[in-house]
Amino acid sequence: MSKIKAAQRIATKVMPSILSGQRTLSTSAKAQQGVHFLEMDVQAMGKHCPLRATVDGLTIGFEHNPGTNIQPDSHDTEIKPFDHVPGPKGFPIVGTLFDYFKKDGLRFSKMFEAYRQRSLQYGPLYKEQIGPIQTVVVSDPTEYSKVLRAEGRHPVRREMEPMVYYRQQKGIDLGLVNSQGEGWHRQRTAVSKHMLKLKAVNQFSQPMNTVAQDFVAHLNEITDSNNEVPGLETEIFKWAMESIGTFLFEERIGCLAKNPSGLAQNFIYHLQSYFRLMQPLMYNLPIYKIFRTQRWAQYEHHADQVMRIGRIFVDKKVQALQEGDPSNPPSAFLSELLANENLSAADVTGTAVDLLMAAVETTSNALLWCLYCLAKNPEVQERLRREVNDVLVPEGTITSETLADLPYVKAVLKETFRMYPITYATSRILPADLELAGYNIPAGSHVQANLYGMFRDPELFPDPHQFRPERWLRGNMDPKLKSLSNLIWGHGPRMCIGRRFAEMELHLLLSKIVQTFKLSYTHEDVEPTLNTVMTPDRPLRITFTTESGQFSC
Ligand code: HEM
Repeated sequence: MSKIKAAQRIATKVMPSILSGQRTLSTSAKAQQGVHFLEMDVQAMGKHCPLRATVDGLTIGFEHNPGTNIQPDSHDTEIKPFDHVPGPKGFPIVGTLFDYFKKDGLRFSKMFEAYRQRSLQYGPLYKEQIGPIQTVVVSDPTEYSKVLRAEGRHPVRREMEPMVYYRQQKGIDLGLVNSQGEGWHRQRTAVSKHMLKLKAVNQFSQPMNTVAQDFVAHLNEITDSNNEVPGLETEIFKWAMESIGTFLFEERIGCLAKNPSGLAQNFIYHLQSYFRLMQPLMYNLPIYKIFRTQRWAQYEHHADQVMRIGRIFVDKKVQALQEGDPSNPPSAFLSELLANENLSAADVTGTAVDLLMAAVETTSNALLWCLYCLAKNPEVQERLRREVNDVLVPEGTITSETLADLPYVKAVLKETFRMYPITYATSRILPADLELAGYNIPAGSHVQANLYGMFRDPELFPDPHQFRPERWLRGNMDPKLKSLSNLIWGHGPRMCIGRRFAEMELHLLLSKIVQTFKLSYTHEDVEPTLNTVMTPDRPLRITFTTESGQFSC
């Protein structure tokens, strides 16, 4: 039996009976005719269906939705019902899941491209049910801005279901990324004043500069005879880990040392595998909740290791703080969280491990894409180098004040995110009914901004496939597009809490790298793929050469 047929059989025959506890249905012939044969059983499953999730009192996830192709009529001012939102037709329960398994069809690893293609076909607002996820995808910035205005005090983002299920099984706090409502607000308030204020992040500019400087020296040491860096991705992961360590623990983790800490290397290895496996688990039917699938077993193994090692880092520091160990200097961030009476010790550990996990994968992939774009665009690189050299003496410290004089550095990062938005869609679950593009979208709907689609839309960004940081310079930029570019960090009270930190470390390292190396790329083009965040689909073989062939850092 082919993989698709086997999956269809599970979905149409086995799953309903497992999920509803009812008899197995013999329905495959009807399924192929697209008859909505499971309607009765679906309704009977009601809110007990394990494929549905309830978040902050709103039910999200599976909904029986036949799909329609009706296009919105711009002359019709009446708000049309949700059923009329255009979108691909799917089967009951599985929706359009099989479209993602067809030969030459859409792929989970290319969801950003699937969203782009669907929006070209169905317009600026469409809906789709992919396995357990029903989503409304918006590709018009003005329409998505309505979602921003409606998100309320406790915005709800769809949980990362495998992550939540794992933590629930193990009795671990959900952490900042996945908690909701008051619990989320409590953790968020405690952390945000340390992370979102420029002044707070600026205090770490000196140690972050030192890490960047060390990383540049490290790169120089490990370039091979072709001036390429074998395993560049892992080396950049080390930098990201070392950098967040200076903030969370105010000490060096040792990733860039001659003999790097085995613990840190293991953390990196397990974290990479953890994110790679999460992508297919998020979109497939959560069969892992019923059978312990092989993929789930692997994911669980890596998650166990990430949590174990993450906790070792955090607990070591917490213990040193509690014991007043003079050889282990205190971390202001952790000390203050521990002193916060609204947070339990488990909250503090959960949050610190979350930050560690969120920081490494995101910033390292952002940097990889940035280096790739620069290596492919020598004129941009040269302009960037000129700007940095005019402002910064080699080994100079970059602070937020220095960065005010480096607009092109910022523009390069923005343009990288436009070309390769590592978070290709940002989302909310609606707290109340909302009109979008002339349709009524009911409370509880999962609405996503199709960032990749919008960033590659020639009407918004002329020559969208060209890397042109100039678009983002003052005077050239449409203010509406500026706010669109900010969506890479999410929005409102729940936007990325690491934004200030990430921008600072990326601007800083980018500046140091172009001051030291000329980057070039002579191999075949790299394509984006999803390992939860957008990553290059093959090892990046960038050439790093120094001006004189001599390293002078
Ligand atoms: C290139 C770097 C990064 C990008 C593009 C990025 C992007 C995002 C996005 C889009 C969200 C969802 C926001 C929303 O729903 O409105 C998010 C949430 C989050 N990010 Fe980042 N992020 C980055 C780096 C970091 C770093 C360095 C940290 C930690 C130091 C971090 C920690 C978090 C946390 C904890 C959340 C959950 C916040 C909450 O739900 O309250 N991120 N990030």
